[in-house]
Amino acid sequence: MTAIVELEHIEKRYGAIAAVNDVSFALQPGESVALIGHNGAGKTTLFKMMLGLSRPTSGDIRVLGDHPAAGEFAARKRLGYLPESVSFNGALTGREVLSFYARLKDASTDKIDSLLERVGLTAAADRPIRTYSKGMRQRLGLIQALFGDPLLLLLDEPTTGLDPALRLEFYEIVQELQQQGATIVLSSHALTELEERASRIIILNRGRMVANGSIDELRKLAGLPIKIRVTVASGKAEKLSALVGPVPNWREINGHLVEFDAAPGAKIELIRRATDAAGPAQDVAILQPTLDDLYAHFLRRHGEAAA
Ligand SMILES: Nc1ncnc2c1ncn2[C@@H]1O[C@H](COP(=O)(O)OP(=O)(O)OP(=O)(O)O)[C@@H](O)[C@H]1O
Repeated sequence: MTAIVELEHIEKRYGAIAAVNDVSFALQPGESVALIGHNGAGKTTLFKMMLGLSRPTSGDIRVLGDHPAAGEFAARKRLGYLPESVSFNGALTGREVLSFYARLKDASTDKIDSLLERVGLTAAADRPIRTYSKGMRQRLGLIQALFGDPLLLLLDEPTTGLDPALRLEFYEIVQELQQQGATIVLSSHALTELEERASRIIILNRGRMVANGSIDELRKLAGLPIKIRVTVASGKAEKLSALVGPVPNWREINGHLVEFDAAPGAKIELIRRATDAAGPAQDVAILQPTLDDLYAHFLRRHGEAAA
């Protein structure tokens, strides 16, 4: 399969700062990749290099078969980009701006009305953009990124400023594009919403890639404990403790809820004991390490390795 994006040992320096440091990965068609990292980790710098707006100090980068760093980038029309801060000419209406972007990409303007409707901007379409809220500008930005049936969509913190309903709508649009074969790369600090949506997660720390895999792969690699949460009848926590035996991080959250950790290999046995027919368990939940937990783990591990 031909990779949509290939980065080999990419480094980008700004004077003494290594914004991106020896990063290599390849992205395949139809992948949806979450790029996560702290402020200043190098996410936007990576986007800019994939777009050909900035050149790597060293290393090789190929996007849609082209070398954006060489200045020739014929495939750029099949690339959609939503920058972190979208800014449009406030005097133009939403519809005027979209017609402009569609023409830039040689794309048809036929879809403008249905896209405006999809993101709830129909009523505002003929108003000047200076009257738009931040979320409305963000939605307009998303539409312009969708022109030209992009094969690669680069979305830099796309859900900032969107309310929960619009976030859901946004992810539905992105998922449809992915199902049609587009490769999506999005950066975000909202880890919870990426957890079940990204097929792959790349974690950056101070310019270096410290993890790259599906959430299941990262969970296996990290080997973090699973949390088991048991609901018991009032005053029965002690009885549960006697059944389960000594376990790490036993926490009685309130009179009805008890939580404890289970190493990945010990989970089944502990659940069996906790749910013993004669025991006090009324319900049981298994809490896998979240993306927040994994992110903290890989950052910590990288910090320790670098020390
Ligand atoms: N044009 C520039 N000149 C000098 N330093 C830069 C430039 N652009 C980025 N940097 C530095 O490179 C590093 C990475 O910045 P980048 O914008 O890629 O981070 P980010 O992960 O996108 O952060 P955020 O989550 O805050 O958007 C930072 O230390 C930043 O200060």
